[in-house]
Amino acid sequence: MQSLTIPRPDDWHLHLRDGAMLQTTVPATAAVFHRAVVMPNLVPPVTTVAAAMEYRERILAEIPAGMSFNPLMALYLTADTTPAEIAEAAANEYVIGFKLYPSGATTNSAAGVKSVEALAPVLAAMQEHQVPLLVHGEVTDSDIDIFDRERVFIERHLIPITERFPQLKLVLEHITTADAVKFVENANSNVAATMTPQHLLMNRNDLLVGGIRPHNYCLPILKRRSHQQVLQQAALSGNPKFFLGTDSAPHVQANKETACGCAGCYSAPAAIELYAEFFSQHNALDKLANFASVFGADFYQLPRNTETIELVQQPWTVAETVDTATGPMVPYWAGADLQWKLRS
Ligand SMILES: NC(=O)N[C@@H](CC(=O)O)C(=O)O
Ligand SMILES: [Zn+2]
Ligand SMILES: [Zn+2]
Repeated sequence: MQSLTIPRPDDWHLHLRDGAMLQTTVPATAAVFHRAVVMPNLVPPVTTVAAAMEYRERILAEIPAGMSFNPLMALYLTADTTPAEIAEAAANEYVIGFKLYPSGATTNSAAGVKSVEALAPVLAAMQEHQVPLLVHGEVTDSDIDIFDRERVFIERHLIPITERFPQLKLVLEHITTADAVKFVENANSNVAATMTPQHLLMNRNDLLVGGIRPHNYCLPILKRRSHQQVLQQAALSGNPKFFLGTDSAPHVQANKETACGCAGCYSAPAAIELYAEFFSQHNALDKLANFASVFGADFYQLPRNTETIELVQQPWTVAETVDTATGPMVPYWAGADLQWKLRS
């Protein structure tokens, strides 16, 4: 049997949710990843260091015995975030940065930012304290087509931010377009991007052809194939600015399969195997280790993991559903095959 050993990976962007859902999401991610950047889009959002530390304790309580897992918390940036909160976050090793959600852009973003320009004093504090800015990069103007929202956000907001704050560490999360790849490639070394399995493995045909597939619906929405191909080339290039962030985003089946379904793919149960599938499809499994386990740690100036995981070439099928305390969930890639499996 073919096998591949890589350093233990980290997930630099995901959603664990809260309450009983943590009983499902925390073990699934901790089984593979050593660290994970936990998104703060709860209701109410996690806006302070104190709230993040309480949330972190609730996560730690669900780690199965014998597993080591280090959740790194992202705080939710709002119009009320103060430079003092930034300084407190900078001093806390379990806070990774602040997350910018344009108001209304995605799940639980109502409390997000309405004016990016008004953030200037806070961004200046983040640059000064070397606190990273994590970005959901989409405008929300009703006159901007959903497929153009990432590109327009880059033009209107990200290019000016990087020009004004060149020392600010900035991660454009879950990139979906050739425009995002170009922006990150052209920016200085303080700018990086995370990439999800679905945006590497799929394009909008997988969402819309032959019937609408709600479990492939996430934000930013899957784009046309030419964008997918540019993302793939960026991941395959070995450029350290592009690294793993699953954006695993659980929603129960009833909230996905409905007239107005939620955005988000729950990829955690097959996360590393989905990326292995992508790299293996391109005969580039040798590129998985850096993408999954090295580039993110280096960008965040955190130690590289010394433990390893082993993947074996052993076809398996992702479960049709995952039971949770709040109802069944359909994982991303449900019922479909993968060629590589984590040896447990
Ligand atoms: N990606 C998604 O489609 N959904 C995420 C939010 C986000 O990351 O934008 C969620 O929290 O459900
Ligand atoms: Zn997002
Ligand atoms: Zn997300």
